[in-house]
Amino acid sequence: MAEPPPPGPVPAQRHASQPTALRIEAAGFGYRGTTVLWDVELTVGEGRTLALVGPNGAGKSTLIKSVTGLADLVTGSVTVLGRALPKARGLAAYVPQAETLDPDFPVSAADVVLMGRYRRIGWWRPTGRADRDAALAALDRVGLADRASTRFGLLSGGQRQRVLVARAIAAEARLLLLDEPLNGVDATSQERILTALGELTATGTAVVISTHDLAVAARIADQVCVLNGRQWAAGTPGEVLTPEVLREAYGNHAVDLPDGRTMLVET
Ligand SMILES: Nc1ncnc2c1ncn2[C@@H]1O[C@H](COP(=O)(O)OP(=O)(O)OP(=O)(O)O)[C@@H](O)[C@H]1O
Repeated sequence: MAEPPPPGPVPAQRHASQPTALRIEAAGFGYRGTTVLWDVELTVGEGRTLALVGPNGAGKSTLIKSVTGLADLVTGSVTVLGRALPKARGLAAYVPQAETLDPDFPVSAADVVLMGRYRRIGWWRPTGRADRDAALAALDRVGLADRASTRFGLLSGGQRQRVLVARAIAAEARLLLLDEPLNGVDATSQERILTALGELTATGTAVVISTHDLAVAARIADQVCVLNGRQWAAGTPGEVLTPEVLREAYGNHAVDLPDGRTMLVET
């Protein structure tokens, strides 16, 4: 196992005032016993939104995947809705980064959303009226109720991403994990997804979203966590999205503009 990088410049913030949906303590995450992300310390209350930001390879996906069991918790602890990993796997709904669902597979948008119900009802049981209603309501949330019977593969990329968000909504989990759900989606789809997330948090669902878009993080998150191999900073957008923190965490990817702002450059 590699040595951990030195401690970060900004201490983690704890948000313990709300009931806790996700608690990560002294955690290191990785694959097959090798840690790629160190020193994570976060608490997400119910109805709160945490944005994970950081350059390519920072560990954003790894953190999210570890909550679902697709990556490993190597050290420390992760608790979802009061239950610790690995038992907590499956308590959160997950929207993966690059969808592996074959667009040529002959399923409708509603069929894809119904998959979100399987964990509730058991995949071997037939879906019932309540499940179909929940799937349609979730599609409505993302503005695609009228496309329920459209073949998934015939939808645009942004619409497909909205269907996948609807699938996670239909799971009715109290914690939603979204791995860069806005990557490459059109402006309409982006707004629909962000509006749907706002509606969910208003009803107490906690949201963890990774994004490269700092403006989105500033807009929707109560708490932003900057990652780059370890947790560099966590706090309110105002505390964390500062030129100083971004320059520290992003290194050469951060460029200071003459007007005082910091621009991020992906290489
Ligand atoms: N399946 C895997 N096995 C081993 N290492 C992996 C695996 N997936 C990712 N990694 C490594 O873990 C580190 C963190 O990657 P991760 O995908 O979590 O970053 P990220 O912040 O989500 O990046 P991006 O913004 O490019 O998606 C990288 O060094 C990456 O190479």
